Amino acid sequence: MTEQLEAEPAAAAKLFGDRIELARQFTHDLATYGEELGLIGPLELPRLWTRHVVNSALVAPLIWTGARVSDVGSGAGLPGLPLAIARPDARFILIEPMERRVEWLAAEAERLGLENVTVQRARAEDVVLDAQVDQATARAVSALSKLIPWTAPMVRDGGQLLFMKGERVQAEIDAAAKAIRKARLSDIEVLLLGEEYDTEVTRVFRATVG
Ligand SMILES: C[S@@+](CC[C@H](N)C(=O)[O-])C[C@H]1O[C@@H](n2cnc3c(N)ncnc32)[C@H](O)[C@@H]1O
Repeated sequence: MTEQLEAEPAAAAKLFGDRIELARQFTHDLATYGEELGLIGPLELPRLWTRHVVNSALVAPLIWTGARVSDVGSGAGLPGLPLAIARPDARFILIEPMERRVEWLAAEAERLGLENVTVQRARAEDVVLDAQVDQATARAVSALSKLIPWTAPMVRDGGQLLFMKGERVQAEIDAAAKAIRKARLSDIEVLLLGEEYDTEVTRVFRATVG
């Protein structure tokens, strides 16, 4: 199965630095078990590094020093686990409702020895956290019209929502106008991270809402 796995792109070592071995282990584990556990589709192996692991790690420089971060709808652990690997100074709460995925996330965090990760089984709109977080991330989970009301209450004043979005981001912003008006976004920055892929490098563009 792993023979179809994409070769590690040069960007990976840059993003993960001296944590690259953990990123390699995560990618290997995802390639080995991900399809069987329904975490990734059969077409993802040839682009696992670029579209998933490196793409997730692009958010790492945006995580504040020592931040508490909730990753909503982590699924296979994206972006939460690559972020926890790249940023051992920060703490990550992975929020995911599906039992099988929760089990994978907890087992994989343990296999990787990530002491900065906790996993909570919950839907974002129902989750109860010990305290509000500094930043919340989400990738491929839901439209902004839902994500904003789900996550804004989790984040402290002065905190930030970091959502990874595709090309239709402007249409989503327009459709979320009501949710944006209702959320207390004067106190929270919403940063939208879009993706542009070429053969090897994934770039991020930024837009703010609110
Ligand atoms: C398409 S997957 C994306 C997973 C991962 N973030 C990624 O980028 O590969 C969407 C994930 O969101 C989770 N999800 C769906 N509704 C949710 C909710 N209300 N709160 C939290 N997570 C939710 C699903 O169980 C699933 O794991």
